[in-house]
Formats: sequence, C-alpha cells, structure tokens
Amino acid sequence: MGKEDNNRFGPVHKGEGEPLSETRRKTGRVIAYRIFSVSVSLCICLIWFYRVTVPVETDENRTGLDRSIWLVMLIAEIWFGLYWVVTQSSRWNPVWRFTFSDRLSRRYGNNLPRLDVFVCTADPVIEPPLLVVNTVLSVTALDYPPEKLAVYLSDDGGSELTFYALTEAAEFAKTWVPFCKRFKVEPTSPAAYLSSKGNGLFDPAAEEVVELYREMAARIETASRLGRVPEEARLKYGDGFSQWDADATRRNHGTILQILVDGREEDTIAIPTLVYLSREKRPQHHHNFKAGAMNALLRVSSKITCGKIILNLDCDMYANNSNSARDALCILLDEKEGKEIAFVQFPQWFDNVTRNDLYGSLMRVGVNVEFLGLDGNGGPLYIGTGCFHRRDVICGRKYGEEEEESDKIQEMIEPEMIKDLASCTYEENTQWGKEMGVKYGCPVEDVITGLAIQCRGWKSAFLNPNKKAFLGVAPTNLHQMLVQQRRWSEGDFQILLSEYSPVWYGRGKISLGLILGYCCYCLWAPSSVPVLIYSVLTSLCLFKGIPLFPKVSSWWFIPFGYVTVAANAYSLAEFLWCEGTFRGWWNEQRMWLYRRTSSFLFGFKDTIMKLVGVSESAFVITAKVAEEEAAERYKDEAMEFGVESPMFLLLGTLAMLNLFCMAAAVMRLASGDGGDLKTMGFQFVITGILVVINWPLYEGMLLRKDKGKMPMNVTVKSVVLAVSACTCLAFV
Ligand SMILES: O=c1ccn([C@@H]2O[C@H](COP(=O)(O)OP(=O)(O)O[C@H]3O[C@H](CO)[C@@H](O)[C@H](O)[C@H]3O)[C@@H](O)[C@H]2O)c(=O)[nH]1
Ligand SMILES: [Mn+2]
Repeated sequence: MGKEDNNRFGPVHKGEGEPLSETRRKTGRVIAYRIFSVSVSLCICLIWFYRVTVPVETDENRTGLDRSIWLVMLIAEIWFGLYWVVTQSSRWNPVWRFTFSDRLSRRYGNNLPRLDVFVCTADPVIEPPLLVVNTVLSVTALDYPPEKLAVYLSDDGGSELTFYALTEAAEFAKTWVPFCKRFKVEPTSPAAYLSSKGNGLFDPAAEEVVELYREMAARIETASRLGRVPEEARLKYGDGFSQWDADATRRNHGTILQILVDGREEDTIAIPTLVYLSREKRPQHHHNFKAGAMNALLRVSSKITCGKIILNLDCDMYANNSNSARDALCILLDEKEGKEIAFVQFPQWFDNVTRNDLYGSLMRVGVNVEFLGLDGNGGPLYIGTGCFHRRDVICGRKYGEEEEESDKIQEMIEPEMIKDLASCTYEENTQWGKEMGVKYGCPVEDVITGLAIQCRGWKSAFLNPNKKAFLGVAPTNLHQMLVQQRRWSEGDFQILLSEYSPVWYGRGKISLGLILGYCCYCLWAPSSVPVLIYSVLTSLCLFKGIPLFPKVSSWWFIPFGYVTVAANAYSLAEFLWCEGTFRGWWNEQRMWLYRRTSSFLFGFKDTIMKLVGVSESAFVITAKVAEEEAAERYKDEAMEFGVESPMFLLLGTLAMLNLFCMAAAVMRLASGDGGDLKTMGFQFVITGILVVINWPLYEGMLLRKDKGKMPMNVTVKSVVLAVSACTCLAFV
C-alpha cells in the first residue's frame, strides 16, 4: 500500500469542471399535475360541504341513526381528503438524478474510498445459504478495485451451514471475480447469471466456471439438506468451525468472527476481503434484530477495513448492476452537492415478480414517483437495503462537523480482540442504538435511522438507473406479504408517535414537504380505520336501504363522481407510466384494500398495545423460498392463502359481508323497487367494485380445491360472522 494511497481520496486529475452528477426537473409535467391536483382538492372541499350542510333532498325522514352515520362518513371523508393532501407532497416537486461514472473513472482512477458491504442474514432455513452466498459473490465482483472492497456477512442465525457456504464462496470467488471482470459478466450473481443465460452456449472459459459453480452449489445444498457440514471443510477451516461450542444454539453462543480473505495481507489482491461475523447472542440480552447486527458490523469492520462508505444489503438482494457503487460515488463525491448528502438509496426491486405483480410487491408508483418527489424535498427514506452510507454519518456525525481524515487500512489487530466489539455487553452504557449507528426499538429501524440523519442536517439521494442496481426476493404468498406490511405499518406509525416524530422532532430540521412525505407512510396504520368503516358502512347501508351519497341525477353528485373517476384514472395512468400493466394496477388496488383492512389495522392495534405496554414488537423474517407447488401457483398468479390467520379471517368476513349486502340489494331491485338505483346508485357502484375486487377471495374460499385455497376453518367462520352481522342488522 503506497503512501499516497493512504491519503484521503482525492481527484487524480483535477480541474475538469464537469460535475459527476446532475439533477433534472420536468417543469411542464409538474405544472399540469398541480392544476389537476388543485381541481381534485376543490371537489374534496365540495364533498365536505355537502356532508356538513346535508342537503334537504335527503333530509325529510332522517332518524338519529342516519345522522350519526353521516357524521361518521364526514369524519372519514375529512381523513381521506387530508391524507390526499399529504400525499401531494411527493408529487409536487420530483427530481431525476443522473450520474457520470466515466467522469468518476477519469478523475479518480482507482483512487476510490474504501467500501464495506454489509450483508445480513438471520435464518439458514428461510434464507438458504446458497442464496446468501450468491448475494455475497455478486458484490465481490462489483466494478470496484478489490483492494478497496470488503464484504462482511452477518449471520444472526449463527449457523455452521451458512459459514460453510461462505468458505465455499471464498474459494469460488478466486475464479468468479476475475472471470466477471474479464468477460464483463452481468449480473454478477452466479445463479442469476446462469438463469439469464438459459441453456445458451457459453465459451469454454465460461463453461468451466459454470461447472465449478454447479459443483459448489450442489455441495452447499447437500449440506443444507442433511444439516451437516462435510468433514473436509471442517478440517480445512478448523479455525472457524472451532468457534462453535458444542452446546451453541442460535440464541445462545459466543461471537464467531472469521476473516476468510484478508486484503491487509498483500499489497494487491485479486478478490475483496471477505469476513464472516456472528455476533454474540445470550438469552438474557435483547439482540435488537437487524439493527443490532448492523451496529456490530459497524464496529467490527472499523477494526478491519474501516471503509468510509458502507453498503447495506439484505441477504437476498444481489447486485444486478456492477456499476452501482460507482454511481453512488458520483453522488457522494460530487463537488457541488455531494458534501451534504449522507446516503444514496437505490430502490428495492425484485426478480421474482410475475407480470401482473399479484401482491403489488414492486410498489412501482412508490419507486418511480413518490421517491423522486421525496428526493426533491430533501431526500428519500433509508429503506434498509440497497443503500450506500457514509460511515461517520451513520455513526452519528452531524452535518457541518469535521469529517474524519483516515481512509487507511487499520493496523492489524488480532481477531480475538475485535470479537469483543460484537459481544452482548459491549453496548451497555454507550450511545449505540441511540445516537450512534442504527437505532433500536423500532420495527423499521432503517426508516427511523434515516430520518434522524436527515434531522441532523443531511440530505439523501435516490438513484434509480434503468438497469436495476439490486434485485431481491419478493414475498410469494398473501400471508407473508401481509405480515411484512404489518411490520412496516406498525414501525412507521411508531415513528410518528416517537420522540423522533417527523412532525414534532423534524419541524424546522427538515422541509415541510419531507415531513409530509414521511407522514404518507407513518399514517398507513391509522388510515386503516376510516377505510374499514367507510367500506363496511357503504355496504351495510346499501343492505338497509339507507342512502349515503347524493342521487346520481343531482348536481351534488358531480364532486363525488369527479374525485372517484379522476383519482382512479390518474392512478391508472401513473401506474402505466411506471411500466405496469392494467391487471397489475387492478391487483394493486386489491392489495391497497387488503393491506388497509388487515395489515395496517393489525399494525395499528399492535402499536396501541405496545403503547399501553401489553406487548413487544417482533421482527418476523420474510421467507425467501416457497414450496414447489406453491411456487407454481405463484407463477400462475393464483392468490395463495393456505394458512389460518386472523388477518385472513378479517378479509374473508369483509368480503362475505360485501357479497351478502350486494346480493340483498340486487334482490330488492329485482322485486321491483327501482327507486333504490336512483337514490343509491353510487353505493351500488362502490359495493359492486368491492365484490369484483374480492373475486380471488371468493374463489379461494368457495371454489378452489388446491392447497393454496383458504382453509375451511377460516371460510366457515367468515361466512358465519358475515351472516350474523347481516341478520342482526336486518332487525335493527
Ligand atoms: O434479527 C434479525 C432479523 C432480520 N435480519 C435481516 O434483515 C434483513 C431483512 O429482513 P426481511 O425478513 O427480509 O424483511 P423485509 O421486510 O424484506 O425487509 C425490509 O424491511 C426491514 C424493516 O422492516 C428492513 O430491515 C430491511 O432492510 C428491508 O429490506 C434480512 O436480510 C434478515 O436476514 C437480521 O439480520 N437479524
Ligand atoms: Mn426481504
């Protein structure tokens, strides 16, 4: 390592005035949107006005019950209106960022800052070791000087199988990394590279590498299946394996730290440093889930390679674009704006999503619209994976404070001494998890950490290159999706109520637009209540023959009609711009409803329970593999139920309730009461749409025979509940 190398990274060729990155705005489009947005806002006000003044036409025979129902509708409509205003913040001022990594290469050559990549895994069963090492291998082959790159795998599963897989990967990397560089292989995850090639022909060099990969994959999979590490590996990597005590379990074991490839040993190496870490776990110490793992990694890596830049990846997010690190540096090293940017977030994108994205996993609009808007207001949220941080900022440095000078490799410290940094007790009486590192105590540790960074004066940036930087595994069944969304909605709502609330804590520290931007997500959980009430009331009142909306022939119908049609037409257009399909949009509308009436409602309940001290929040890890038949159904875009869950019971009951109400109203129509259509036309439309959108649920409850159908138990309970609700109501 030469002396200059130890200096802070600085341009090799100075004086080229061209910026490394650029932000652009599209003024015309934004103005058109603002006009549209104002028109919708006006109609929302008209709707409120209608509710408050209660036009005479429907006022004749009102009972006390009718009046209270109208009051509830008014409250819900006020909520929807205000929430709509909040969401406008993310569409008011979008920016697009572009990077010029060729300029970066010209200016800096290989004189780039050290980059430490943190990959987190937590369970060798639902996060199979082969998947994890593919992610690791994909980043080792990033287009980055190997002597400046280090990959750390944090294993909260404390699994010998995962460690074994990593030792195999360390061997294979010696072939894989040079191969990728020589042939400019993309994507650099061997599994993804193989499947992108299909059965196509490779040249002989590729054949050989692929064969090696297949052999390695087979060994790892066999070991995982048998739950046993091969003896040869145990002997060869005795240093590592001997760190597992005989009685070690995943919740109870000492720190295991093994440097498998050590970039400090030689001046130039062909492959990046590779480190395995499983922090100490003891039953009496809370481990703080992923946040705890990240902080242990921050400390341990600071004594090994101490990269100035940190990339955080979940174990399923492989690098799909080997230029991403350089793209991120174009932002962070940009002479003009780079200094104020703390982190660069890439979108969470997935490679296992089917054409019409049945569960709305991609959040197309979130990625292609809302995050650009957040960026325009000060920067996107930190969403936990695919994010490049500055080490000293995530460790607590405020904006404006002196940056630490060193980007040099650490003096050699014995691994035994470093291990202490990952012990359970290390953080006692320190600021870790509070003012330092990733914050503890929140199910979305990433979002609250990003918010705190922005409140210390930093901005962040969102980069979404055409060639997606990282690709992960999206949940492949409804239950997993709902559980994940429940955790997110709970976490975001907790942030709103916490001392770091964007509203109270953020005021004056971040822009109003960004406060509102955070609120869009923080209000997910409470927004479940008005959606639930509104949809249930509309159907039940249709059942009872109580009109809730103006007659279709009345002038007052215009604002209702306009808001409904305009908002949906716009949302469809937005979805299609984001390269979605019509059915994809329809699926997303369904998920919009399901997330609100199950995940968010439970997230709301969980938060309240936690507030009153009844329960603790947990982190339910999302499975990354599906059983074979289920995987087939996922490919066919058939909605997967299969398990008994209170969330399904709720969805099932609501769906049945809608169906019964609709059926009763249609029967009344058929028996000659045509007046209903005039007074309750809009209610017919809303309930009708709810019924149509629930089709996969009815199918799953009543028609399907496969294993993915709704469990009988849930179906029966839902029907009973819905029938009893209707019966009670009929007699009120
Ligand atoms: O105790 C734990 C629990 C989880 N993880 C890791 O955290 C990552 C995310 O977990 P996952 O189950 O995949 O959750 P997702 O909902 O997909 O994750 C998103 O949301 C989380 C917050 O809810 C963030 O932490 C993630 O980065 C973000 O990708 C995975 O790599 C896990 O291995 C740990 O390291 N330790
Ligand atoms: Mn995940």
